[in-house]
Amino acid sequence: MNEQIMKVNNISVNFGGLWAVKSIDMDVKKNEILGVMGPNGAGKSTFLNVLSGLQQPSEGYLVIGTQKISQSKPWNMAKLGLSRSFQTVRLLPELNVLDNILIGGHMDAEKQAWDILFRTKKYRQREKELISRAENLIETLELKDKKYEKISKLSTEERRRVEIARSLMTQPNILLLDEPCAGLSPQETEEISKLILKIKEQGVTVILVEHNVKMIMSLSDRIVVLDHGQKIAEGTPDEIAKHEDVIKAYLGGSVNA
Ligand SMILES: Nc1ncnc2c1ncn2[C@@H]1O[C@H](COP(=O)(O)OP(=O)(O)OP(=O)(O)O)[C@@H](O)[C@H]1O
Repeated sequence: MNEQIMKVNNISVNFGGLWAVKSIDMDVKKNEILGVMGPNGAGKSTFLNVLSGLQQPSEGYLVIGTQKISQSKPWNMAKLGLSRSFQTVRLLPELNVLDNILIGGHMDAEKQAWDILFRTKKYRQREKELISRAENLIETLELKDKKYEKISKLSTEERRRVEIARSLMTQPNILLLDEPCAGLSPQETEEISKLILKIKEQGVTVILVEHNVKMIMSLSDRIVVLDHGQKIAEGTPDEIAKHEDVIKAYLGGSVNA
């Protein structure tokens, strides 16, 4: 559990004079669920955007494996083993679950026009592999009975599961989850939480941004708390729940609420 998989080094993002994220340092450890929390405007989304290559940092860099990354793009981050759900590409409502998940596999495919045009053996082999990968994910995300259902017929919670499955198609080492339980009922939140644990058990490191304090507290191995763009606390859920600065940041309330 202690092996470092990614290092965040002095990351800052400035928007026209405002430091949305300021001097963040942290290590991400292999196969942990790392929660990122903080009040509205704390810098969580901006920070996640940097990790996924959507936002270039004004200062600082990431280290993944032996690679130092100061400026990157989402497709490069995907190649480095990082995938983010709820990102840019929305689910296609008129396609079924299987086809939507397969799209995730095509995002990282380094295809040659020749192979596609003539459906070469290499292309057909790759398609077969992707379908088998998608079917395994359908199993993991418990979507078997929805495999051929159109997205437009699914509930919000089922769509979230499809989005997670799709982002796992690139077989990432690190999965970034951006508020996977937003707008879900407590029971649906419970279902998604169980699936996140299942994904961790399969060897994936998860970075989870969530407003639902109860959920992030129960699911995370470690938590980092941001406020006004800065890291104000880092520790186990128990340590975070007792941390004075965290309680203060959450307007004097208890973070167990
Ligand atoms: N593109 C942008 N241009 C200018 N300011 C921005 C931009 N994106 C975010 N900000 C500002 O940066 C700060 C951090 O915003 P961010 O969305 O990262 O916080 P957050 O913790 O994700 O908030 P929330 O929980 O409300 O989603 C806020 O003050 C926000 O207004």
